Amino acid sequence: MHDILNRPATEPQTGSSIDVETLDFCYGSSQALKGINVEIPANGVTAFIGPSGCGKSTLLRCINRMNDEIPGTRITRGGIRINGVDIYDKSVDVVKLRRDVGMVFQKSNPFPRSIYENVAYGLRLRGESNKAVLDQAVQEALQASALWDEVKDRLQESALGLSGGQQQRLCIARTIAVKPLVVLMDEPCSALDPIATAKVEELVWNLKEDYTFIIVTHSMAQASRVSDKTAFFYMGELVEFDTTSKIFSNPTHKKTEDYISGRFG
Ligand SMILES: Nc1ncnc2c1ncn2[C@@H]1O[C@H](COP(=O)(O)OP(=O)(O)OP(=O)(O)O)[C@@H](O)[C@H]1O
Repeated sequence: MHDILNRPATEPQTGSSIDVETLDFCYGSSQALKGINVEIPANGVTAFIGPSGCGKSTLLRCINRMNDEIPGTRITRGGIRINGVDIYDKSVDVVKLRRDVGMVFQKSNPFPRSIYENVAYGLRLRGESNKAVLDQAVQEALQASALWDEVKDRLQESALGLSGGQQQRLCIARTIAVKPLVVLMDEPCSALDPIATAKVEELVWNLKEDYTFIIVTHSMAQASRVSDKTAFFYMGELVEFDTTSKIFSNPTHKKTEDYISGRFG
């Protein structure tokens, strides 16, 4: 079992707190994040909101080091700790980190394989080949993702035959099958209709006892429905971070108020 993030020995696993400390991040010479300081608590949902280009996705991708894949990017100051572990320390195995910090993308991206194999994928990659173990893990992940009843009789059919909303829930099942501690979601519902969106939001809500979720969203309604905490970003800076109820009812900063009331962005 992977333990780079001080994974608790108990079952069920619980999520992890994330400390972003005075983080500056650049794409080449262009600075996209400026002095970000935020402590994201374990086991709950935090929403990242803000106008296009303010740095939400960049920060999200820093949390599982996805930005490492983009040439010319670098952190010029500060860092990120998950459960107290500096995730940019050179001893950290990035592949293992991304297992503990899973990601769900804007556009669902199931592999062109069966529903079963999509969910079993990460476990197989980890070397699991026992059919009973895989069967159980696949069932549990699909149940947790509220998809089991819809697919239990067609597990061997192609995942590409599912609807868009089902595919997105399948991607969530694939992510949680390997029992990550943190789940990063980058506008996971932007391609979904309201019913599929409600299902994804409900499953996030139901899973938040076990995982730490961060969701980037352009929907103020979604942020207020699904998150416990909200971070508002503007031009690469974190303007305000607070409980979602406070941000949406009585924000401290005028910029936050202007944004949530639709005056810009
Ligand atoms: N791969 C990249 N190379 C260079 N600059 C980038 C890259 N990705 C993002 N940027 C720049 O970094 C800044 C922050 O972008 P980011 O995608 O993090 O914003 P965002 O708040 O997630 O925006 P959106 O809501 O439109 O997705 C922007 O100025 C953007 O142009």
